[in-house]
Order: sequence, then C-alpha cells, then structure tokens
Amino acid sequence: MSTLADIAAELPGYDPSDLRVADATAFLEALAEPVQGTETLPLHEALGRVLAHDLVSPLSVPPHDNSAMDGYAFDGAALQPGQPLQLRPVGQALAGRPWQGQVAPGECVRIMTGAVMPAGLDTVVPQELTTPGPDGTIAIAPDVLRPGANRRLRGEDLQEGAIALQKGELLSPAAIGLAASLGLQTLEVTRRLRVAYFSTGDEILRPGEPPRPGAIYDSNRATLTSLLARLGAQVIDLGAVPDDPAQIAAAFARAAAQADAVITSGGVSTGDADHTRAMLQQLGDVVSWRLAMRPGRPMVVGRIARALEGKMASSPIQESAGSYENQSILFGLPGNPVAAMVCFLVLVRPALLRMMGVRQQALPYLQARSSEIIRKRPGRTEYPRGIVFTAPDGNLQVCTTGSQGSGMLSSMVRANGLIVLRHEQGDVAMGDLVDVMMFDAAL
Ligand SMILES: Nc1nc2c(c(=O)[nH]1)N[C@H]1C(S)=C(S)[C@@H](COP(=O)(O)OP(=O)(O)OC[C@H]3O[C@@H](n4cnc5c(N)ncnc54)[C@H](O)[C@@H]3O)O[C@H]1N2
Ligand code: MOO
Repeated sequence: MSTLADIAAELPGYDPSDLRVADATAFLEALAEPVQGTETLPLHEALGRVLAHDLVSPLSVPPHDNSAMDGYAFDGAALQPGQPLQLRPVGQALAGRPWQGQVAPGECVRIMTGAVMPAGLDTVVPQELTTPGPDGTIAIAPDVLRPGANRRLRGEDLQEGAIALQKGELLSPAAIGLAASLGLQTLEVTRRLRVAYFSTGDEILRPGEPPRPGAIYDSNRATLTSLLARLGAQVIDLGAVPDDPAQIAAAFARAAAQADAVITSGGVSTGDADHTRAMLQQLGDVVSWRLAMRPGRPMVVGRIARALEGKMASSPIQESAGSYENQSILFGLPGNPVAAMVCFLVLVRPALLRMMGVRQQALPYLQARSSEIIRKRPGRTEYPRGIVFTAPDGNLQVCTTGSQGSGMLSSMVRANGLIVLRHEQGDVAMGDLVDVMMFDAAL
C-alpha cells in the first residue's frame, strides 16, 4: 500500500493547494482500495449488494427452443411466397407440458407462449393471424410470416458457461432476477462497507435541542448518513462533536476503530477553531487540499490508524508508520451543507464504491441545453445545481436553481442534478449544451 506521498508522486502536476478535480479523483482512486471479505446471502437479501465473483451460467436460458406466442407451431419450410397455407392441428403444447408426438406435413401443433417447440417445428403463427379452415383446420394468409418466426432459441438470453453477471456488479432487481433464472438461491457478495460519520462544530445543535443564539441544527449529519445509507454502507453515526481537540481526537479514535472509512464535516478550512486539520496531521498520513472546484474547496483526505484508542495523548501514528493494514480512509468534508454534499458526490462516492468493489463507479451524465447564461471562471470545475426539464420542443433543457450559496440546502432539494462546468471552460451562453450529473440513484 502506497503512502500519500507515493500517490502524489505518481500524479504529474499534483498541487494540493490548487488541486484539479481530475487529480483529486485519480488520487482517491489510488487511496481507496477494495476491502477484503465476502458473505453469502439468499437472493432476496442481495439487492443493492456487490457481486464478489464473476457468475458463470450453469445452464442455458431459455433451456430449450420455445414459443414466443400463443398460436400454432409448424414447419416453416411449408410457407411459400404468395400462397396461403392450411394446417391441421394434431396436438397441444403447453408451457411446462411439451408435445411429444410426431408431426407430418400439413399438420401443426396448438402451442402456448413458453411451451417447448415440438421436434421438427421451427415457426409459430400467432392465433390472431389464423382463420378457421374447413374440417377443423386453420388457414394462414399469404406472406404474413417468415420461417422461424416467433420462436425463442435455446440460450438466446444466456449460454451455459458464459459470464451471466460480472464481479463488481451492483445487484439491481434485474440482476437478482437473472440469478434466479439460473436456479440460484444464494449469491456471494462483498461484505458491507463500514463508514463512520461525525459532524464537528460548537455551533451544531443535536436534534431536539432547543435553539440558542448562534447555533444551527445539524443538517450534514442527516444528508451524509442518508447518502451513505443510499450507497448500501453500514453507517456508524457518531453524531456531532464540539470544536474541542480532545473530543475530536476521541471521536476519531472511536470512528477509526470501527470503520473502513471515516467521514467528517466541518473544521477543514482555515478558521481559528478548525481543529480537525491540525489534529489529523498527528493522527495519520493525511493531506489538506484546496480543490479547484466550486462548491467544495477545502477537504482533508488520508489514512488514520485504527488502533488509536488509548494511544492518543502520547505518540499516535509513528508506531504504525509504514504499515497501513490497520488504517481507515479519511474524508474530511467542508462544513457548508452544499459543499459537503457536492464533495461527497463528486469525490467520496466513487471512492467508497471502489472500496465496496463496485465496477461501475461514475454517475451517468446527460447533456441538456442551458436555458440561461451561466458565468464560469476558467481554472476550476464548477457544479451549479441544475433543474433538468423537457422543453416544449421535446429537448432536454437545464436551468440553475438561482443563487448558488454553498449553505443553501433548499437548492439541493429543488435540483435534480449538478451541471458540470469543466476546468478550462468559460461562460455558458444560452442554448449551449452542458453536461449534467443526474442525482437519480445517488440522491
Ligand atoms: N478565509 C477563508 N475562509 C473560508 C475559506 C477560505 O478558503 N478562506 N473557505 C470557505 C469555504 S469554501 C468553506 S466550504 C468553508 C469550510 O469550512 P470548514 O470546513 O472549516 O467548516 P466550518 O467552518 O466548520 O463551517 C462552515 C459553515 O458550514 C456550517 N456547518 C458546519 N457543519 C455543519 C453541519 N453539520 N450542519 C449544517 N451546517 C454546518 C457552519 O455553521 C458554517 O456556516 O470555509 C469557508 N471559509
Ligand atoms: O466549499 Mo465552500 O463554498 O465551496 O462551501
């Protein structure tokens, strides 16, 4: 495992005092390694979890050629261009009850959707394309069907021996269904990621505390623990800790002892009471960043030792210098509520997904036309909160939520995504196409 200095050395142009989002992302990708450990769960408990190994299909799905329609199965070679066809039903094939008999020329088999195709037959005419013929026969009009129509082939969904689900798949309802279609009852998934969170600040009120002058209720704890829960992490909620070095140190010790990752908010800037930064320099291998992004400028990242309890006062990290097995990854987020959420979505979320073993870590972007002018300074990535909507002409448009103060959490409620204005980009003109990182699934 590399030190933060090693990681930084691999990034040409790495500058912690003016760090590009791309460099921060690459840094965190190197820092956040997948955690070890798996568990086997019944399918119905595996939703939202992460598949630990490639899943090789033990059988073909569907297991046999079968009908896609309710109708009549026959030999498609009998179809002649421009000619009607008359067939005599000689039996019935139901889903789960195959027809075992032989079929002679001029004959067909009544068949239902999902029923196994009788031997020698390759085509199904849906019943609505037939008319009754003389003596119990059915008639098919000319040129309504091609040979092979309405037959689902064995293995057309999945071939036996093929990879049905890839390692790192975040298990969706469809993925769980696919596993069920293979007859599986359990799946091996990576263990849940343990993530501890606490807020810092003397001004933070706990839920239920009466208001007092200068104090605010703790929104970051609610947003961040919710974001973590949405991600499928096991959240260790350590509440709020005042700006007191001893209490913050104790909170870090408690958090690191239990968690793979520790997330805090507040105290990472330059204020007189910003103890988090100073404290962390002693507790682990950490670095303070000033990100070239808005919102979300200050951030602290690194590793802190897990066995801090009891060692805090004397000589904490030096003992374990060089060995990182017992370390938690730290993400110290800025206190401003929107900045904390944006830093989480842009930088922390992909890192945590990586630790969880998830293959696909990026949120999908879509493009929409800006319905307004957006001022943008080149030299930093900006994430204005956006509202994507379908314009009367049917195209996607996006407007901002208005004032972009990084304490305005209500704007995050109204937004359905973050507009992504790239590092080098300048002002956006009305009608320009912009990228939008949609919240859906993440928020
Ligand atoms: N001189 C400078 N001042 C500031 C800078 C700077 O570069 N130079 N950066 C600003 C930016 S950008 C941000 S973001 C904040 C980050 O500061 P901290 O991480 O140290 O956070 P705090 O000072 O503790 O709080 C900032 C703000 O957020 C409110 N807050 C904090 N925790 C919570 C919470 N759990 N729930 C709701 N709101 C919270 C806090 O009351 C403050 O209003 O620094 C700027 N200053
Ligand atoms: O990180 Mo600060 O404004 O960008 O809130």
